[in-house]
Amino acid sequence: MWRLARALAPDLRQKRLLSCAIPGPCIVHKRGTDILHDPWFNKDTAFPLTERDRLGLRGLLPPRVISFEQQHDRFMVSFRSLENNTRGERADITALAKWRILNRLHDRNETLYYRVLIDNIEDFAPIIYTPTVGLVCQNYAGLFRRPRGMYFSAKDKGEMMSMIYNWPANEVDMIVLTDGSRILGLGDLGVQGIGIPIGKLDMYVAAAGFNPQRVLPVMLDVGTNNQKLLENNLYLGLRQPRLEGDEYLDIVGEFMEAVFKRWPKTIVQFEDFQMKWAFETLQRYRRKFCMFNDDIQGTAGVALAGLLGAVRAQGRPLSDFVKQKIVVVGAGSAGIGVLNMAKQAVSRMMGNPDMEEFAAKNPFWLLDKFGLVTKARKDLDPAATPFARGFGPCEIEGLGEGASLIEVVKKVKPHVLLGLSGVGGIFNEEVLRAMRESDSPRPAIFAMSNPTMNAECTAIDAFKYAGENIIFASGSPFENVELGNGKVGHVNQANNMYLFPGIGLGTLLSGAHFITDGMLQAAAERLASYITDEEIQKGILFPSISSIRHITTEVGAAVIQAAVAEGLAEGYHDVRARELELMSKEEIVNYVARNMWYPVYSPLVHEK
Ligand SMILES: NC(=O)C1=CN([C@@H]2O[C@H](COP(=O)(O)OP(=O)(O)OC[C@H]3O[C@@H](n4cnc5c(N)ncnc54)[C@H](O)[C@@H]3O)[C@@H](O)[C@H]2O)C=CC1
Ligand SMILES: CC(=O)C(=O)O
Ligand SMILES: [Mg+2]
Repeated sequence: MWRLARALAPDLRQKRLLSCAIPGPCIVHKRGTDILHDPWFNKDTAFPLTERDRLGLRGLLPPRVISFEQQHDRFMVSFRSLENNTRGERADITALAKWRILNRLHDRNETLYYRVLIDNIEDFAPIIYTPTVGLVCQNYAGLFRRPRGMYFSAKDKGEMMSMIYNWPANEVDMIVLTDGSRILGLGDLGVQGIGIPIGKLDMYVAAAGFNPQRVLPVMLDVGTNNQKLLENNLYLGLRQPRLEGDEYLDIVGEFMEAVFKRWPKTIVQFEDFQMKWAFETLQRYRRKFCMFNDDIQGTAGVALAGLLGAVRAQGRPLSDFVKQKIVVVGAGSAGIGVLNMAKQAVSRMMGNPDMEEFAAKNPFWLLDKFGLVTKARKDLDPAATPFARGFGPCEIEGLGEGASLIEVVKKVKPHVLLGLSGVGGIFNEEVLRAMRESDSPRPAIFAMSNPTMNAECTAIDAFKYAGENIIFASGSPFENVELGNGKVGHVNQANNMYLFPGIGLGTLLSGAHFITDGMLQAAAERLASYITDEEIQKGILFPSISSIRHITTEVGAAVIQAAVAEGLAEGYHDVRARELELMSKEEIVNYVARNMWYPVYSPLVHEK
């Protein structure tokens, strides 16, 4: 599969030339400085002289015309010089300075912004996405210069249907929505969480080729329980405690109705909602609207791909997945989401056993802030119940309710230790050393919490204490680890960014009105099969982020195929469902690639 995938990969430069060769004209209803101040149309010094004449720009720009490539290179030179000049500064100061320079470009010239993002995604993903986006959210009040996206607040109740028409675009393909209640592992950041939908949508544009004019970041501001923010005079959100219960759900419901009224074909990604609302809204809306929850469903697919890779890394067949002992630390939306999907995979491999049969072999141990989750737990969360220990005969003596992480690791000797707790450093030296006694010849350690300071352990500590033969993955990027003698400990980034862009793109291009488990499973399986056995042996579970556009093409194609197989595909624009049904796998991949937006300057044609 992967070989085919690679063979189809268009060379980036060639693709750039192809895209440049045939840019369609773009109608503009503005002239003169209005164009220069519109980041969508602005080309800065790249406006050709004829276009300057046509659009009333003559004299408003320095006379020399600079090419797109020169602009790109000039930006990168100034970015690199900033990197050099801030060397030795505190990491957060440097990171914010880099974010500012990118954000200024985003405000001024979107085409150039997305071009530098796509061409340098390895350098820029850690700035527009995790970890720096976390810092940006924390400092949002001070960093705010101009709005991006839309804000709906509890005070807008009853007004949302009309407010939605304030957005200037007639069509919106993708919306990322947050209520700011659990931003990465940083907790409740209220309205400041808007940075997350913006960052996720930048990934949609860069990785999946969504047209940036047709995406919409949204903040649903229902208040905050973050006392520091409530006391901050510069805080830009509602200064009230979070709405709860029906009051809260009414706001979300009104927003969803308004959005789908105006844009019936849009897709809404729920992002960074606290657990209770993440599950509740997913259950409420997944069969009513085209939506998914990235933290529950996107993360699950990425983790499953990693878990299957960890089986292959041991030289075992995938069917041995049912024999893996997996300890998950964190019983929140992400941890439970991962377990639900892993359980579905195990159940399929076991021939869909009933609950009792499954409990007899239950390969999962789940911990939360109170320790091991068992059936003896008072007020056991229904979402955690299927994974609570104590239901079957495969229990381990001495491991009872609330057992600590170190006790669990020492007694279970897990094949995989997976963290989605949001607690930095919880995989401490003792825990990591205990993983040396794992029953796996290549134990897997996934420290998936974000941002970097919330990772359950660092890459260096993982290889140092748990041994050089481990497989390591983290949610935020770490450098590969030098192990001496020329050996390298490979660091994987296990982040839902490998899936959500493809889930969104595949759904859009299939025309499906719902996102089913089958579509999500197909996305995860395509990601899992992307990596070769050779790479897996080197500890590589996920491809480099530099190939994310290609991975997304594959994932998107898998989602379309699943939608077609389930009879949900209704087609997109002039491609009808019947045509999709008749396409081969390769044709679907090409169809996806053809529909990805790529930033080039289009000739602008003025119309009154
Ligand atoms: N790598 C990725 O793609 C993703 C990473 N995440 C990260 O996962 C983390 C958790 O996200 P959610 O599940 O949505 O949060 P959540 O708040 O819903 O859940 C956190 C869970 O961790 C548990 N926990 C807290 N302290 C603990 C401790 N000392 N020991 C064991 N468990 C503890 C809590 O009891 C809770 O069950 C965040 O840091 C987030 O950034 C989330 C989604 C995707
Ligand atoms: C990656 C992501 O979605 C999170 O950390 O919440
Ligand atoms: Mg998230």
